[in-house]
Amino acid sequence: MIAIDDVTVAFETVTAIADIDLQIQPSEFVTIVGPSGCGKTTLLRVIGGLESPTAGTVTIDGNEPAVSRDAGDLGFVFQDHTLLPWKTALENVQFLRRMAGKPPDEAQARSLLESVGLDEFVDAYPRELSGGMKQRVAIVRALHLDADVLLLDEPFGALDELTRDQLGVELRRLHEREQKTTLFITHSVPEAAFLGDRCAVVTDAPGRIETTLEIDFSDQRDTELFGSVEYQKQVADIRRKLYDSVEDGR
Ligand SMILES: Nc1ncnc2c1ncn2[C@@H]1O[C@H](COP(=O)(O)OP(=O)(O)OP(=O)(O)O)[C@@H](O)[C@H]1O
Repeated sequence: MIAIDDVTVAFETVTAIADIDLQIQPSEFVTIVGPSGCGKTTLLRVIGGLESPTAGTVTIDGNEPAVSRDAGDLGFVFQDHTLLPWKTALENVQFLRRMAGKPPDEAQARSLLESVGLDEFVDAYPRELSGGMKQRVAIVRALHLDADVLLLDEPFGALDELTRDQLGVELRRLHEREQKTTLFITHSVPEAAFLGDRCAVVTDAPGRIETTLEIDFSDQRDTELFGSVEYQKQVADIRRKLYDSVEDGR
């Protein structure tokens, strides 16, 4: 479980997040949505052990985040894919796992790449891949690390709408199979609604959690869902909370 207790992060001139409380259960997929600059990335960085809280605590299965990170228990996916340009897709996927001191497993790396439709691009270099393909490799790389927790920061932010939708469907399918505890940051309300088991709405800066909404689409997370009334209602609910949070912050 990820336990975030009363966490504040203050930089020299700005308080990025204040008094954040959030518990994320094993295998849960939580989306975090909020206005630009409200501290979403800071929150993810604290959970990932890349930033220390000024006050409060974060633990991951009872450990400090930096301990989990160093043990290879956290998989990161950022907007910028951060693939190594001189390594192929397969080599990139395997490299991180090797760096974390885990035994290589080429068959699993290949199989994961195939499961996101990259069968023909296993030996391609990042420059030969589209933006969506590179993000698929970055997600597969985090999964192959076999981390317990996936931390994704706007991973589809630079992609066109259609690719974004496709990757959302794929990510959710991978989640059903792999059951990783997942935290996904986004500006996009429809994306937050589609992906999450729960959505945390963060207020305008300094970021506080305005509310968390349960999302129950059971196993129907495919493109059919986009047209459904229940999905539209969920999007509207989150959007309303987001507007409330911005107004409350003024
Ligand atoms: N290392 C840092 N030093 C000083 N200020 C910082 C640092 N990192 C973030 N901030 C500030 O903290 C606030 C929150 O930034 P953060 O990047 O976490 O927000 P965000 O919600 O992820 O933004 P966006 O959605 O635009 O990516 C901003 O005012 C930002 O300028």
